[in-house]
Amino acid sequence: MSSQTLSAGPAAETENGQEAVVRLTDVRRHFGDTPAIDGVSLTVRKGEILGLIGRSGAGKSTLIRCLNGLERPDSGSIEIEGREITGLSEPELQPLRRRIGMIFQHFNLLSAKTVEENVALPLKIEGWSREKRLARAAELLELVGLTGKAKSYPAALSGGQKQRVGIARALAAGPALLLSDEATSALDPETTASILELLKDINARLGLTILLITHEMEVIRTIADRVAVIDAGLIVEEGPVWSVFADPQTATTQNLLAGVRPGLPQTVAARLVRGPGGTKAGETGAGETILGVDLSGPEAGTLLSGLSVELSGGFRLIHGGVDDIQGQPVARFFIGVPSADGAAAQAIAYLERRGAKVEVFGHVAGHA
Ligand SMILES: Nc1ncnc2c1ncn2[C@@H]1O[C@H](COP(=O)(O)OP(=O)(O)OP(=O)(O)O)[C@@H](O)[C@H]1O
Repeated sequence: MSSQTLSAGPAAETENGQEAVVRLTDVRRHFGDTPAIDGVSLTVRKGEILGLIGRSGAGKSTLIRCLNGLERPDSGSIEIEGREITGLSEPELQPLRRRIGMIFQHFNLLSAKTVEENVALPLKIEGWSREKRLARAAELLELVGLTGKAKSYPAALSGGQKQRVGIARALAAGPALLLSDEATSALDPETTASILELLKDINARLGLTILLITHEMEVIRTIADRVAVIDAGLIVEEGPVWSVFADPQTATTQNLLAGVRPGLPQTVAARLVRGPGGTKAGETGAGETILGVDLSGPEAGTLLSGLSVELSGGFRLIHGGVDDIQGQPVARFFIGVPSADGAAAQAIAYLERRGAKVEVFGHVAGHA
């Protein structure tokens, strides 16, 4: 399939040299006292995968509904490919809505129609001939790896296959944006990985812009270029995925990351005593000071080996290591350093010299 057939259509607006497919500026939508969206500004740049993550009730669905014109914001501006949509009438909204292809958690396929008819449906609405529609559907089914399933009905497909049909259908009319609304939330981990791989592949091959709504950081980590974190109707943090993973700035982001970032093991945390330890008479040599260490960038890969050279008395790696996020080494680990003889202070000084962020959790008696 040529990228031409799935091109983004009219040129997106350019501002500061950056092309925006979607731009929200200070968008608000309150329901009575509930500020579902409370002043959101967000840009989806052409060709990127932007992940929008938030807990249940954070405002994701309201934001999607504002984007596709199903909900009108109380105030603020929403531009799609440079066109303001907030004041448009329903008939005026229709063609703009078709610039956004959507995939859903429960696929939303028509069970009485075959796979190819489902995929071709948006083209029927556009007035394409049956012959052209089916040719296009065949092309899209090949793109999503479902050649041979054209005549099947959705009931005969697995969840992953259904979502592939959903993706093909969403791409049929050559949208400017693919909006993925929890599209992998109903799938098992293996199928999730294959669907995310497909989306990443389509993004890379066709330059398709994707806005990915999820509550799972693992999904963001796997395919997004940038991430925006929404909480109580506000974007509380935004940035490249590796940088947000390496140094989350808000408690909301830290909580969302808890499952996918190394943390201090409970067994160690339960035995912690405040302070570095080994400072009182009789305590010397009796325990370990527990440090948490964060560093991202090229230096991260050699931090542990450097520390073992620096500390003649050695140290113990309790948990964590170096991860690769978007090609960036991101180190996060927890170590136990002998509390005696100033070793902890020496370790902290060395790690900070290398640019790492060091947190002293406390000390434990004996080995953690
Ligand atoms: N039509 C409505 N009337 C009243 N309150 C609403 C309405 N729609 C949403 N809300 C409220 O606005 C807030 C944001 O809801 P929203 O559905 O946008 O969150 P969400 O992030 O999509 O959550 P979830 O992941 O559970 O779908 C919630 O407090 C919700 O109860």
